Amino acid sequence: MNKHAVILASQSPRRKMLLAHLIDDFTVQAADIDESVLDNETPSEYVSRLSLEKAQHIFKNNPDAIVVGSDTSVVINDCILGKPADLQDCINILSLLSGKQHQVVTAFTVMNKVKMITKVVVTHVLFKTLTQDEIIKYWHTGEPQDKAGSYAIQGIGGKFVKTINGSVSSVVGLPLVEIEQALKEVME
Ligand SMILES: Cc1cn([C@H]2C[C@H](O)[C@@H](COP(=O)(O)OP(=O)(O)OP(=O)(O)O)O2)c(=O)[nH]c1=O
Repeated sequence: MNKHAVILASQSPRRKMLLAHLIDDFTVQAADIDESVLDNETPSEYVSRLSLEKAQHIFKNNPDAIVVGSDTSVVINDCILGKPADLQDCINILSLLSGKQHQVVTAFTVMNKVKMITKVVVTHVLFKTLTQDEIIKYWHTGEPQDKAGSYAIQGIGGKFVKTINGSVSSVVGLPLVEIEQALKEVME
């Protein structure tokens, strides 16, 4: 599919694994950018901006490449939940998600020197009710540490999920249907 060099602007092993479902040949470069939320920024605006900044950060040194940047946040009551800093943060985050529906909001940017496409994909996830003991035990598996919202649907965290409405690949880090379409458009 790709006759142009494709670079994934990410340090995430999940995004690398997902993009490999679409493209045989690509390289990875982590885009180290400031991920602070701006005043009055909505969750969709936030993840869109970060996906664009990650892509642009890598594109500026690779102007002949197609660059893919992405960002994922877990959102409840319009509150953006990032990765947990420590056990207490994980308890706070998973207690908020317990027994409720939240959104996983992923944005991606696919760009080359002629086109730039940014899209947001929202997936609704309903959690069962969690006990504090369950949350602490989960923390000690090591899984929540580098995950937005302190869980991984593709791992042990899958046992907390009652229903999901949307894109599973988007929750894990890259919405594959939409990315495939965007790559086609950029490669046209
Ligand atoms: C909710 C959820 C998140 N995640 C992951 C996806 C992302 O890798 C991570 C969200 O953090 P991000 O900050 O979006 O991405 P990242 O730091 O891992 O990588 P980079 O910024 O370099 O692209 O959480 C899961 O793997 N499973 C899940 O169920």
